[in-house]
Amino acid sequence: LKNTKYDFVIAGAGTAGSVLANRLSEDGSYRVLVIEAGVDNANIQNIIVPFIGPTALNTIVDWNFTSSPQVGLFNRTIPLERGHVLGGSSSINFMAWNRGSDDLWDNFARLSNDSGWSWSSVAKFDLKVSRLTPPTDGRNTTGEVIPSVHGNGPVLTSLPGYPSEIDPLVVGTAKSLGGRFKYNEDNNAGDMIGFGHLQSSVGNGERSSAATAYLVPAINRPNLDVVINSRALKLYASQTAVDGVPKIDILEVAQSANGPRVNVTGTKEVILSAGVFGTPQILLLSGIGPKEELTKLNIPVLLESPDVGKHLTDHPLLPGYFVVDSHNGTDPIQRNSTLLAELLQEWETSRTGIMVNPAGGGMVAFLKNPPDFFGGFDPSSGPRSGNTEMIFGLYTTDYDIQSMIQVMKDVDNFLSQPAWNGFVLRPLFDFANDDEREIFARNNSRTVDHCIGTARMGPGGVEGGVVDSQLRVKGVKGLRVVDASVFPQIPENHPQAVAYILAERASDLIKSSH
Ligand SMILES: Cc1cc2nc3c(=O)[nH]c(=O)nc-3n(C[C@H](O)[C@H](O)[C@H](O)COP(=O)(O)OP(=O)(O)OC[C@H]3O[C@@H](n4cnc5c(N)ncnc54)[C@H](O)[C@@H]3O)c2cc1C
Repeated sequence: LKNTKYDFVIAGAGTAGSVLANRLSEDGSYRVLVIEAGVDNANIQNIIVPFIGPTALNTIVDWNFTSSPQVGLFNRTIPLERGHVLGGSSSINFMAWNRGSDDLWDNFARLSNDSGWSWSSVAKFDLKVSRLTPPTDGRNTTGEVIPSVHGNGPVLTSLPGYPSEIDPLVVGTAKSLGGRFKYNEDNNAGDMIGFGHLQSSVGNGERSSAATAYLVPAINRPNLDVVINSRALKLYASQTAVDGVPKIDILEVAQSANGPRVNVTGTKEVILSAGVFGTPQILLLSGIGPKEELTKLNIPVLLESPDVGKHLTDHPLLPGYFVVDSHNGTDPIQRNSTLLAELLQEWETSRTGIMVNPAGGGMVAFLKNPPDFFGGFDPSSGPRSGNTEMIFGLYTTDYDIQSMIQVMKDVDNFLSQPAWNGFVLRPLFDFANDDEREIFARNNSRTVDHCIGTARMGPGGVEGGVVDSQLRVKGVKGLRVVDASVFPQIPENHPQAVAYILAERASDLIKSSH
């Protein structure tokens, strides 16, 4: 390290941390240090090539966590991936791109009691984040996306560059069914509901991440230092508290468990962007958290903040399986290394072919439960609890398990429409009733790695959330959290764009307060 004193010290060069690193260093007036636990993102093939992205999981670029046993999943544990690399989870995720509905942001505003989070206020930050680029096959995409609603930011997004044979079947079925299953020309235009073409953080056939879009372009600035393979461990206040309020300005950093500790100072602010597991861990190690849990761990309490590490929430993921009459699926690629090598060669030479697509497919749907669903139960009345043991509470409310059963029936209904005759031959599993569906869901679900909420924002004192609506940690000075852990509610969509937009607004908030 050249220096140990900076204006801003950021823990975590992930999705949000990379945005901050760029924006806070862009006009040259602040000195910025970023501490990243993971490795360099450069030249890692399965990060760059969209189709083989999933093969990066469980390697050095993934924290490779495992959850605690989940009661609603018959006490199974589930894998939890998180990026351990520059760009964080944006470097290893499945690249689906949704900025969230207007309602999502208006809800953030309502829950934080701050109209600055409403869609009309954050729309300008959305435009600063991403830019729609043409798919690599150069086709005419009229009717598949609405270019005029997209912005001019550094993250490149695109429709799949290698359309699949089922895309027209999905579109045709959605158009003929309508209603809950309607076709949505662009789910990044404010209303997410319906079936549409998937947009991904892919440009020119390569993954576009927070590292490639925000961090690498800024890395040569003389006022920005980025340190990799180094963990942020603990926060301190260098001076005694003024009026009982500690001012956090020191971050303790180490490169190995027993190696030397280095203290770095953020004279203006220390910002935690270590993600939904890293951020609460640093807070707890620093004595900021629920009193009884800190006491149990023999950690002296610096600040009692009951919500730290709580409210861990994620989306459940349940694969559905069907027998189809087609030879164009992706299974042969997974089984045949010669074919994979040929396709990778095509990608190397021309950035075309199926390797330009994320492995997840080309279409996406967001459905509302039907009006008569489950007696119209109010989802907000169910508990959404989590805690420091990585418990999500998946399927611990009737509402949640009934929703998954409804989705399973919706999929069956969709695929039994005439467009699929002769293509879908039968479901792989036949369920006689909802009890069998429920058992299947509990046995086979995991989460989608969309976790949020462990340092959530909210109004009022520390009982109303860990951070205020400006993302400042309540009860101390000099400390903010900027990452997905502050989301007050789980977005209804894939959340990476929400994290980017949040970080763009946070950069403005931080600059305007110094
Ligand atoms: C496998 C996977 C698939 C996903 N698919 C999608 C998708 O298709 N679409 C979508 O929108 N979202 C997806 N997501 C979710 C999305 O990527 C995340 O919600 C988002 O990137 C979170 O951003 P963040 O800034 O909160 O955290 P991260 O991007 O995870 O950044 C946290 C950073 O902090 C670092 N860190 C942690 N602890 C420390 C420490 N103590 N010291 C220093 N550094 C530390 C980490 O190494 C990491 O770089 C997926 C996530 C995963 C893991």
